[in-house]
Amino acid sequence: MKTLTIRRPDDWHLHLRDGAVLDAVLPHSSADFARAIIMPNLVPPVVTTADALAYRERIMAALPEGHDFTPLMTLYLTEQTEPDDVAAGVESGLIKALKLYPAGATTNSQSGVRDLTRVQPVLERMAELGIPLCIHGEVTDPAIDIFDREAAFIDQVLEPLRKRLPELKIVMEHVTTRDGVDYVRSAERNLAGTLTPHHLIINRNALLAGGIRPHYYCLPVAKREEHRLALREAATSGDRRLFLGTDSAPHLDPMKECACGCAGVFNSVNTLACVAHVFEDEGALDRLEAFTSLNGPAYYGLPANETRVTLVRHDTPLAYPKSVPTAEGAITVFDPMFPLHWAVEGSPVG
Ligand SMILES: NC(=O)N[C@@H](CC(=O)O)C(=O)O
Ligand SMILES: [Zn+2]
Ligand SMILES: [Zn+2]
Repeated sequence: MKTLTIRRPDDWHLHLRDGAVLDAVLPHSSADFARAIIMPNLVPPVVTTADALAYRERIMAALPEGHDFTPLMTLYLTEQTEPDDVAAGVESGLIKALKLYPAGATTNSQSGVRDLTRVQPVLERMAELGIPLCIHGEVTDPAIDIFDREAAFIDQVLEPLRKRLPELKIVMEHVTTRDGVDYVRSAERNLAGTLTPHHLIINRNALLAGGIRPHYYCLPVAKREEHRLALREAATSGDRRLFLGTDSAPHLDPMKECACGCAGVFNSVNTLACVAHVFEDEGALDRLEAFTSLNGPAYYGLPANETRVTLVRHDTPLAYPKSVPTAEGAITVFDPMFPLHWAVEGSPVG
């Protein structure tokens, strides 16, 4: 049996939601991850430091006994965000990033930013504070094809923003294209990118060929195979600018299996198994730790975790749950469409 011991991973992009869904999904993240950047796109969103403090308390209250997990809180950037509130949140140690959702780009982004010039004072203050801006990098212009929205965002928004404010630290979240990873890797400083397990595994055929499969629908939408291959090469390269952000984004099944299904893939149940599989396929298991446990903290200016986990490759495929029950209904788990052999030592599936 093959094993691999690495520093305990962190998740640099996670949706935990609230209430019954939070209760059901949090244990899957806190079992395997030491820390996670918690996305603020609740309804209503987490916009002030006081909102983030209250949300952090709800997360800690939902944490299973014995799990050691630190939520790294973020604020949802709006055109009303007060620079002083951001500074207070950052200086208290609570707020680790702000999140930019272009209004209308994705799930619960209605309160997002329409005009970036309106948030310039906040961005300048963030640059002074050294706190990252996490970005959902897609333009919302209906004239731009949905498969081109990430690449268009780089040209139309990200590059001009970085020129205007080179001191601002940016994370381009859930990069899904060759253009995206090339762009991140061309930056000398103040730019990094997260990659999801699912975008390393599926291309757009998974959601559209042979029937429409809503559980593979997320934003940014999965792209052509050439992009998936570029993401895998980049993730497994060890490049310090790239790290794991699962973008695990649970929605109750009826919200996905309907005429206008929500965007989001729920993967926290099998993230490490999927990612270990990808790295093994690419002959890059020696670079897994950089991706899951080292590059992220280094970029965020945090220490890497001191504790370790051992990943075990079992000879027979493991039975990961197909869905997770919540008090409000079931949530389907990401199916990578291949058998999973890896598990964290000591986990229930191992
Ligand atoms: N990724 C998604 O498809 N959905 C996310 C929002 C996001 O990260 O864009 C969600 O909150 O459901
Ligand atoms: Zn997003
Ligand atoms: Zn997300």
